Amino acid sequence: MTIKEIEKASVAKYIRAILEAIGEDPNREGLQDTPNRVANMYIEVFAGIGVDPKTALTTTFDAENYEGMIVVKDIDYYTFCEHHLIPFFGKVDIGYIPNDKIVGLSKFARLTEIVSKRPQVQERMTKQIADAIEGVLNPKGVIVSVEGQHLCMCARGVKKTSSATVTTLKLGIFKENSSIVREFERSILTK
Ligand SMILES: Nc1nc2c(ncn2[C@@H]2O[C@H](COP(=O)(O)OP(=O)(O)OP(=O)(O)O)[C@@H](O)[C@H]2O)c(=O)[nH]1
Ligand SMILES: [Zn+2]
Repeated sequence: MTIKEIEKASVAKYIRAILEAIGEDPNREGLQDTPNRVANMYIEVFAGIGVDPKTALTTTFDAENYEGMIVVKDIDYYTFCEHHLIPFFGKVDIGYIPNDKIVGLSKFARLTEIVSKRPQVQERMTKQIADAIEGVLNPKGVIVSVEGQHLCMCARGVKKTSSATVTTLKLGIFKENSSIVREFERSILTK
């Protein structure tokens, strides 16, 4: 068996045990394949565990003296709240002002995939995105804003179905210059 197959068999075994523990019959027809299905899903949705977010930002290009802001917005993500292991999801907006390097636009979606495919809290996910961009591109500044709807607050617990959480992290020039932050805000509001 490969490591993946061993991991999958182990997850399936424990999912079966959970089904028994909650009073279900894991042998009934509808549940027979559920442990394997959930194991396959976990391998997929937790594929980012142990992956360095910076590896998403491999191909960089010369900024060619471009001094403006670059905003990539509305990157959707689905991740798992690490407290309850149920999803939270929403959009990521990223803005940065380069020094000498830029990166391919699709790489921000790849970066978002890596940090969201692991048990998360929204604050850490926001910081992991900003830190990876700062670490690879050394830009003049970077700002990351994440909006999230947490099923642990909607489907259970406090049951606030319409509440959303916004986390925003500013690094470099965005910390010092509020007019640049306003330019980012205008960009993400423009449809
Ligand atoms: N800061 C932060 N909190 C989160 C995030 N996702 C879930 N939480 C919170 O994590 C907390 C866990 O609180 P606990 O008191 O340990 O767990 P609980 O008894 O299930 O809490 P309730 O959700 O209030 O019922 C809850 O307040 C959740 O709303 C996140 O991304 N960031
Ligand atoms: Zn939660």
